[in-house]
Amino acid sequence: MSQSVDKPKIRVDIVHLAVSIKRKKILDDISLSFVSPNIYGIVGPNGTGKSVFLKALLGFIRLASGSVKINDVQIDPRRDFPVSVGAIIEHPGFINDMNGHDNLLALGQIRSDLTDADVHAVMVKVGLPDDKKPVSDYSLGMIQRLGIAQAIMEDQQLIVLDEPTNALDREGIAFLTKLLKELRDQGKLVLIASHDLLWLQTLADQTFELTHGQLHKIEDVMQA
Ligand SMILES: Nc1ncnc2c1ncn2[C@@H]1O[C@H](COP(=O)(O)OP(=O)(O)OP(=O)(O)O)[C@@H](O)[C@H]1O
Repeated sequence: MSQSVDKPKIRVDIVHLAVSIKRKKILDDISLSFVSPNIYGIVGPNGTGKSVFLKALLGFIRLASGSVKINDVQIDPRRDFPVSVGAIIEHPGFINDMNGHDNLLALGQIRSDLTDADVHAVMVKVGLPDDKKPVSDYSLGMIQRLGIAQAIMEDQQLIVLDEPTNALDREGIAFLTKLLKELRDQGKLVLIASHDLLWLQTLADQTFELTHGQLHKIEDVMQA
């Protein structure tokens, strides 16, 4: 576990979480806590429920039973999150006719007073040209980078990423790995679902495998 900050500032407490979709049990009695500053990885084959788990944590899916608290506040989709959250769940959605900069600015001004200079800085940070090109002309990897920019541009404290390496090339994955470690070292809590255990083991402080509706700790053989 990372030791850079003594006291956790962000925590997610999951107690007896269960989710069923169309009568099929997807998550079954999961209890665990995630605390900052750490990166947690969730790995598992296609269709095991990684995305459902992340959505349940953020209140996007109705729980069959159990609870999720972020910093001791029960998640409620009708209320603001108790901490700022940056998330990529499924495909990042942007307005196709607008360029990347204007998309981020529009989203950033919903919750905060993000400036052009802030947006420029985050575009540079994620390796995107800050130009007039509309998002409709972006490659999939560029859209993924723009999604990552959106998830970090407001200094979000809890970062939740579903398959963030999708469509990224080798250089993009290396950049993302470095970025996520930096965010962790700044004291943030990062949760990542990925099918790529080898990649998760290069950056996660703790990795879990989701099988049969439950999360099992994978002991990090690289640190053993
Ligand atoms: N809206 C939905 N309607 C019906 N079934 C759903 C829905 N969302 C998820 N499921 C089902 O829940 C299960 C878990 O899906 P989920 O997307 O969480 O898997 P995953 O582990 O993220 O998979 P992948 O690696 O392919 O993204 C799957 O069987 C899926 O078909």
